[in-house]
Amino acid sequence: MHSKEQISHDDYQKTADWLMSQTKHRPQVAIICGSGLGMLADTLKCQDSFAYSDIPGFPQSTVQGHAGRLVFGELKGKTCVCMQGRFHMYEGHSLCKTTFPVRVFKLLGVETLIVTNAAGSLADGLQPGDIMIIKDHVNFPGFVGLNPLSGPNDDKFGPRFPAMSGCYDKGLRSTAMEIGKQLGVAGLMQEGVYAMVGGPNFESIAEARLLHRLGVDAVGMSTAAEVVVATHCGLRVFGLSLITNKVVKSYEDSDSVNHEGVLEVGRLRSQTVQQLVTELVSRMEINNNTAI
Ligand SMILES: O=P(O)(O)O[C@H]1O[C@H](CO)[C@@H](O)[C@H]1O
Ligand code: HPA
Repeated sequence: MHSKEQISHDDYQKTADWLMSQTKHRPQVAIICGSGLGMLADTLKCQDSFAYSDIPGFPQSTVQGHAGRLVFGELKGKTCVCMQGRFHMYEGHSLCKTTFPVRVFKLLGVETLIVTNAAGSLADGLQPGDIMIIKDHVNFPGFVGLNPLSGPNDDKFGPRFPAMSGCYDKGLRSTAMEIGKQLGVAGLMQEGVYAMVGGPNFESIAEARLLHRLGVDAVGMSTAAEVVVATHCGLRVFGLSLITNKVVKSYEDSDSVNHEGVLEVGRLRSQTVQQLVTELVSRMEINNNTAI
């Protein structure tokens, strides 16, 4: 299923055209809300919102904590589009379906993608409630050929062999750390490496130890595929992980992770994440690129 499904340029364009016929907003920034972080969309003013089920070509969200709504609106003078709910491989979507909205955003004229997620920490210095600014990722599904860019390349979006070095914008990363200081939450923030795994099960102890040894700081079941597609089509990317749990790495540890706990940490930190993202958007420079 993963390698065979193809989505044509026309399919992305039809969805983008439909959205442009339904809203006057022309977004410059897109935000993908992670598990329990859907409230990021609530900060948008003058909202137009669409249930995924009403948008032609859009996949459907099936995960608790992912409302399944696309929200357009204004945030600090920038026009934004916010995904309240993302798509994951483990829901049964092909990777090109999970990343479908990213190319639609490109066609809408978006220049910058902000990805957020809930993640478990491997790094000893990252505690639940901390915010990890993503400096790089390990795309584990890609190692075995599960890549949203598999199949014929669509040259209108980007090159056959895109570079992934520097895919998390350095300037936005340092601005976010600055903002953290000004908000008084610098102690909660650090940069780190995110790894995407397929899920839906959480990691075994041996898997957790392996990830830790490989230099992974936090692990989740999303994001890297979206960032690969965004980087391929030239979007500037900023990513953050809200650390919702520590991944169990010891056979002596009786802790166990569950999705409700993940959502709960999202609720507890919602205001801080909201303030950080709002201030980052406010400081962003926009080039007004035209849509391809
Ligand atoms: O990556 P997001 O969508 O934030 O969600 C994370 O939280 C869920 C597990 O609790 C998984 O879907 C994992 O990927
Ligand atoms: N592992 C994988 N995905 C996750 C985790 C985790 O510990 N926490 C939130 N998403």
